Amino acid sequence: MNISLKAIKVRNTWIGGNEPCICAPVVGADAEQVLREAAEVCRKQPDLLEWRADFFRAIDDQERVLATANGLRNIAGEIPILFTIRSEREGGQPIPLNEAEVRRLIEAICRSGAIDLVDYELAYGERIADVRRMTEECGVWLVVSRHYFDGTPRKETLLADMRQAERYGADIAKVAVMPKSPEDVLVLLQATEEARRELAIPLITMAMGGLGAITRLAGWLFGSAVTFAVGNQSSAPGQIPIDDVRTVLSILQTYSR
Ligand SMILES: O=C1C[C@@](O)(C(=O)O)C[C@@H](O)[C@@H]1O
Repeated sequence: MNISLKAIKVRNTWIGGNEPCICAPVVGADAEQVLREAAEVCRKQPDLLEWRADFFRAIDDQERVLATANGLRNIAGEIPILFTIRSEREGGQPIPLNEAEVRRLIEAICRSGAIDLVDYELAYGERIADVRRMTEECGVWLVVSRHYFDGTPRKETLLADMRQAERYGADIAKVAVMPKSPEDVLVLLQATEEARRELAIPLITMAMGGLGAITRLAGWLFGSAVTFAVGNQSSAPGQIPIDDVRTVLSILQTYSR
């Protein structure tokens, strides 16, 4: 199957096409840190920028979040911005917002026009439908994600998660696992490969930690459209600096065609 059939174009960036994308997270605790980090990260020219807003101390101050998102937009230029509030239950920072408040903030940020994609967790279940409708209205792409920070479920569970994300209308399905053995890494890669053949949307998958490094470097050969790499600060265990990821990707791209 030609994987470019399911590619999506976000600003000028194709996700899920023939080239893997690199996404660099920004995890600053206040506006100054976020913008400083973003400026440094953008110098390394990632394909995507992720703002992990759960690290932002003033996340309960909508005005400040929106102002910071606008600042990010100016710095990022045409680099697409992914807005993520990772829940504590899936490895994010503790935040003073409940689920409904998270949803309201996501809606405000989508309506602001400052961001291009938003991450929403599969575990929110039926509420995803509302977020899907709202993001569609705003022209924001929806990433539906599931993170297993304590281990790796069976391949069938990972496949079911990605299918479910697609059923909820996700533009991209994302799963992350924490491998405890090389076999777990193979489970993640195998699930990715099978989902790539079965699903009609781009996928983002990774195994975290040192054992999972191979998935951050070679996951795209199995169907993962995006790899998260460190521009300035890491947002999850096992992320590799952008320059190193780029070197390996270019070697693999040269020899694996
Ligand atoms: O979902 C992901 C993937 C990630 O957890 C990783 O392991 O690279 C990093 C997060 O910032 C991002 O939201």
